[in-house]
Amino acid sequence: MATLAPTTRLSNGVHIPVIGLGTWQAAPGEVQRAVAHAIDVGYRHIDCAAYYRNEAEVGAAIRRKVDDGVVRREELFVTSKLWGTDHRPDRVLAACATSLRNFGLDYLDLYLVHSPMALKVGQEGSDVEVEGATAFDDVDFLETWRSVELCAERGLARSVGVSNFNSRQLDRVLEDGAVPPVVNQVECHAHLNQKRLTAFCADRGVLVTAYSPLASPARPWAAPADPLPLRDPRVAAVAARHGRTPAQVLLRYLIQLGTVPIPKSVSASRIRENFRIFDFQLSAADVAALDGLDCDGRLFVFPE
Ligand SMILES: NC(=O)C1=CN([C@@H]2O[C@H](COP(=O)(O)OP(=O)(O)OC[C@H]3O[C@@H](n4cnc5c(N)ncnc54)[C@H](OP(=O)(O)O)[C@@H]3O)[C@@H](O)[C@H]2O)C=CC1
Ligand SMILES: O=C1CO[C@H](CO)[C@@H](O)[C@@H]1O
Repeated sequence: MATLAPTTRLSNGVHIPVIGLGTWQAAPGEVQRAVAHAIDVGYRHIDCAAYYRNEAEVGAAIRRKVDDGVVRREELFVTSKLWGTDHRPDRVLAACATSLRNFGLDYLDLYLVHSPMALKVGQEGSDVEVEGATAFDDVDFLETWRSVELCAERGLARSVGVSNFNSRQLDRVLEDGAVPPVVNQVECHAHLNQKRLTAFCADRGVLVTAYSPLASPARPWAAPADPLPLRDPRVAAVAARHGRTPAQVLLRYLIQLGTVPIPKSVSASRIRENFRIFDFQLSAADVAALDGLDCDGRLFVFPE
């Protein structure tokens, strides 16, 4: 039996494992094996999105593990996200149902609004670009949120939340919505540790899940701030003190800050490495040293 990760309680009483497997850029042909391996290692939380175009393969891995008796569906925590082209009230329920069909699952554990901004719909439902930039659409996320609430009310998703929302946007949903978001998934790593937003969210019962927790070394654009945390000598020093790898230290740091990291990997050894972070603890001095890396180093910029 694999050792499992601890869980933390969301404001609606549902428990979420404090580490998840990311699946963005996990290509068809490799993501199924990665998810299956992660479940064997002990991951019970998988972060997905319609936008990643691999829900069917992720679902195939999950269903296989359930059919083989390795895990029960109710022990898993599967997240997906509403993409911007479906970010309008009349498309949400259908988009959520499509994700469920892709996975071959009856319900999601968490359905997130991927971003506060809606996108214009092009041919075949894709995003459109205007002069090389993504074309945003003028839909108020509060309107979309009402339909996201229906996903929860109708049992398509056990919990609902948001992603890439700033504090003002989050407060609007909390003040206006009937069902409060339980999670805000945002970029969060040693270069952008999001302490202020995490405290703001915690005050309101919203858990931060930390995307790009290793600062997304394979993202399709250049790093604005180098060295990457994974190659930073200050991280290496903490790692050496604990006999750990830089990735383990960076993930452990985010957990000790009260966030839930969702590192992506399709490598069997790195999937295992990233999960082995529950048998050591960073000291206050280690955390202070890692706090020193914060440089407002945002990688995903949303000027809109
Ligand atoms: N809500 C949102 O808007 C967003 C959500 N996300 C979510 O967050 C997840 C994680 O973020 P992501 O941007 O993928 O970046 P991560 O910070 O998780 O980095 C992933 C990259 O690091 C490599 N890697 C993984 N583990 C290690 C390790 N131990 N040592 C060295 N390299 C390692 C991976 O390569 P390899 O696979 O070869 O191991 C991959 O290239 C996404 O997959 C997605 O699920 C991400 C961006 C935006
Ligand atoms: O989840 C995501 C993965 O990366 C994309 C950038 O190409 C983001 O837009 C998106 O939010």
